[in-house]
Amino acid sequence: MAFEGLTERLQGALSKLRRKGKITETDVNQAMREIRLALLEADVNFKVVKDFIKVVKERAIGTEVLDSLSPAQQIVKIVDEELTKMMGETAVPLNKSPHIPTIVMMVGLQGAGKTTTAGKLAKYLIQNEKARPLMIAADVYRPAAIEQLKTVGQQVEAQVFEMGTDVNPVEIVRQGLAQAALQKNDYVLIDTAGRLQIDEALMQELADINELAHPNEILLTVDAMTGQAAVDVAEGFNSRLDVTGVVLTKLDGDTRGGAALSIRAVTGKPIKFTGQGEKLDQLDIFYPDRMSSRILGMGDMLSLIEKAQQDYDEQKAADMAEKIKENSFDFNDFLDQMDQLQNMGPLEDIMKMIPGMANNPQLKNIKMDPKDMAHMKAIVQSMTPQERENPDLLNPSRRRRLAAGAGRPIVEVNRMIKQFNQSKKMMNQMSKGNFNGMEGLMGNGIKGKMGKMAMNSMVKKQKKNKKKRLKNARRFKS
Ligand SMILES: Nc1nc2c(ncn2[C@@H]2O[C@H](COP(=O)(O)OP(=O)(O)OP(=O)(O)O)[C@@H](O)[C@H]2O)c(=O)[nH]1
Repeated sequence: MAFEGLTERLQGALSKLRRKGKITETDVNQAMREIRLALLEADVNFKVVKDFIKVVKERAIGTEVLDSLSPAQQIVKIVDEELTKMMGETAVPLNKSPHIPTIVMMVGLQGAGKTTTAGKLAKYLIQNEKARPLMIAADVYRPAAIEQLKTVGQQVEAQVFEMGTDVNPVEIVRQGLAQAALQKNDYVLIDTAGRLQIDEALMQELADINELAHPNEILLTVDAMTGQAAVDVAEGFNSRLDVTGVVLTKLDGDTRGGAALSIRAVTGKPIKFTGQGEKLDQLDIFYPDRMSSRILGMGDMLSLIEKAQQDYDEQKAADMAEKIKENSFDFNDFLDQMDQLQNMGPLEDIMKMIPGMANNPQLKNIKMDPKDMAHMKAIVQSMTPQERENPDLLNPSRRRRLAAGAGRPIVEVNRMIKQFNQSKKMMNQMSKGNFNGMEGLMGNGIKGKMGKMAMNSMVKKQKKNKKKRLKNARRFKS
C-alpha cells in the first residue's frame, strides 16, 4: 500500500511533539528536520519539500501556535493543511463539454495504465452518469492493445471503435468521432499509444490527435510506482500537450508516494483520479484532503462511508436492522454481510480508513487474511437451509459434518459459531440502545473469559488440594 513508510515517519515526528507540554522553536525545528527527511525519503520532489517545510515552519513558529493550549495539535493541523494544499486543495471533477460528446484523451508512457484507466473511466461514467461512452482504439503499435481495449470494453459494456493497426491513428480518431456523432455518444475516450520514454514521433502524433479532436480533457496517466521519474514524465508531456489532469495509477502498489505528493506542485495540473488496483472498479476520485489525512495516519471515514454507500441497499439495511432487533439474524444474513464487506475491497484497506485503526500497530499483526473470510463462507455454505435459519440446530455431529464439508478443522467451526452468537447478542443489545450490553458482553468476552478461566483453575486447584488433604489424613490415620 502506498505511503506506509511516510506515514510512520511523519507520525513519529509529530507524536514526539505531542508528548511535549510546552513546545519551543527548537522543538519545531527538530520536528521539521524529521518531516523534511521523511518527505525526501518518500521520493518527494526536492523543491516541493523545501517550499513545504518553509511554509509549515513559518506558520508553526507563530506565538498563536506555541502559546496555544494544544501546540502539537495546531502543528499537526498545519501540516495537514499544507500537505492538502501541496496536492491541490480540493477534488477537481472531469471537464465536461457544454454539448455532447465530452472528449477525453488518455496519454502516458507504455504500461502506465492508460487502457485499464480508460475502461475504469467508462465504467465509472456508465455507473454514475448512465453514460454511453465510445472508446476509440488509437494505439496501433502495441499488437495486443486493440484486443485489450475490446476486452475491457466488453467487461464494462462500453462500445469500442477500432480500424485495426494499418490505419493512421489520426484517421481512426476522425472516423471514431464521426461514428460518435452519428450515435450521439455522450463521451468519447481515446486510448492512445504509449512509448517507453517520451519521443518526438509520439508527441507529434498526440499533438495531431489533439489538433483534430480538441479534447475537453487530456488525462495524463502516470504510474505512481515510478516515483520521482513520474513527475519528470508528467513535465515532459505537459510541456508539449498542455495536459488538463493526471490519473495516478497503481497506488495500491508498494510505492513510496512521492509522485502523488509532487506531481501537482510541479506540473500545476490536478490529480483527478487514482488507480487502486487492476480491477475495473478500482478507480477513485482524488481528494487531496482525504489523501493527506490518510498519509498522516488519521484514517479516511468519508471514503469508507462512500464505499459502504456504493452498494448500500436501503431496504436491505432496514430488513437487517429489523432482524437484529427481533434477534432473528441468521446465517443467511451473515453471508450477506460478508459479501457486502468483500465488495468493499481488502479488509486492510478498510481498516486503514478507520481513524485510530489506521495507525494502530496492532493492525499489523491482525493480518486480515481474505482466506479467513473464504473459509467462513465455506462453512456457512455447507449448512442446510434449516441450519442457516436456525443456528441452534448445530449440534456437535452437524458441526463435524460442516467441518468436513468446508474442509476446515472443527475448532474453526466452533469458533465461528461462537463468534456469530456473541456478535448477534451484542448487536441485539445495541439495537435496544443497551450499549452497556456491549461492554458487558465484551467484558464477558474478555474479562468474563479470563474470569472463567481463573475460576476454573482455582476450583481445580481446590479439588486437588482437598484430595491431597484426604489422602494425607488417611495415611496419618493408618
Ligand atoms: N496494481 C495495479 N495495476 C494496474 C493499475 N492500472 C493498470 N494496472 C496494470 O498495469 C498494466 C499496464 O496497464 P495498461 O492499461 O495496459 O497500460 P497502458 O498504459 O495502456 O500500456 P500501453 O497500452 O502498452 O501503453 C496492466 O497489467 C494493468 O492491469 C492499478 O491501478 N493498479
